[in-house]
Amino acid sequence: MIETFRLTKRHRVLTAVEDLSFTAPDGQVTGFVGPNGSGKTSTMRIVVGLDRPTSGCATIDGRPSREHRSPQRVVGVVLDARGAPGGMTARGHLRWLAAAGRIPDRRADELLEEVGLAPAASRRIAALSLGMRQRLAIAATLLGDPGTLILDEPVNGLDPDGVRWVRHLVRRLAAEGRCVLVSSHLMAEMQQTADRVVVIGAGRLLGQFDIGDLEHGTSLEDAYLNLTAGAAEYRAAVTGRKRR
Ligand SMILES: Nc1ncnc2c1ncn2[C@@H]1O[C@H](COP(=O)(O)OP(=O)(O)OP(=O)(O)O)[C@@H](O)[C@H]1O
Repeated sequence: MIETFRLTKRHRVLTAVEDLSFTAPDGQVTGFVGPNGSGKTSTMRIVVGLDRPTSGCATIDGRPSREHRSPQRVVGVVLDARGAPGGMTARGHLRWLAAAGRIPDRRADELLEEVGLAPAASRRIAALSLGMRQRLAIAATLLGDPGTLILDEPVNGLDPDGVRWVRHLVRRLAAEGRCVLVSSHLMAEMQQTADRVVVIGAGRLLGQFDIGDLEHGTSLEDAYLNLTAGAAEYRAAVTGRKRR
């Protein structure tokens, strides 16, 4: 389970996250949504221990991420699928990560098969498409068989087949009892994927609710746009002339 309590992150004059408390339970997919620049990635970075909060705290299974002894076995994270080293092969990269976590090589090969990358295992990462890199990044998160998954916009750049694959994968991972926190800007997709949603705007919590609690006839997109109406840093005016 992921919990944040009064989490705040300031960068000099800018406050990226402010007084944010939310829960992402085990056995569920929790959608993490908010306008561009609302603090989703900043929050995820703190949860996995890549950044320190200015105040407040974030825990995974009751402890800050840095206090877990074998982090790879506790949490898997995809923050930027383009971050993998382009000169390595897909298999080499996964095996290298496995070795770092004292995980057997065969787990890397199993995961290449599971994410559909076995035919591309010997290709250099630089030569993989964005969708293939997303699959590789997801394979890397699963190496240590962690109980918590944090995926920042995992369907970004994926074709419809890839989007459906991610949806089924995260649903299965949650059904196995894992805590899955997924950010996305695609509300229709999130409505199909998530059990519950945490909505933030300008670093603050705007709402958290179960998808099943949406009023009949209200889409997640409607609820999201209502909640974030005053919190979007950028929202284009609705333009276009009526035809005479
Ligand atoms: N290292 C940093 N230094 C200064 N400001 C930062 C830093 N990291 C993030 N920010 C700022 O914090 C705010 C929140 O950014 P963040 O990337 O967390 O938002 P986000 O919700 O993930 O956005 P998006 O949906 O566009 O990916 C933004 O205004 C961003 O410019």
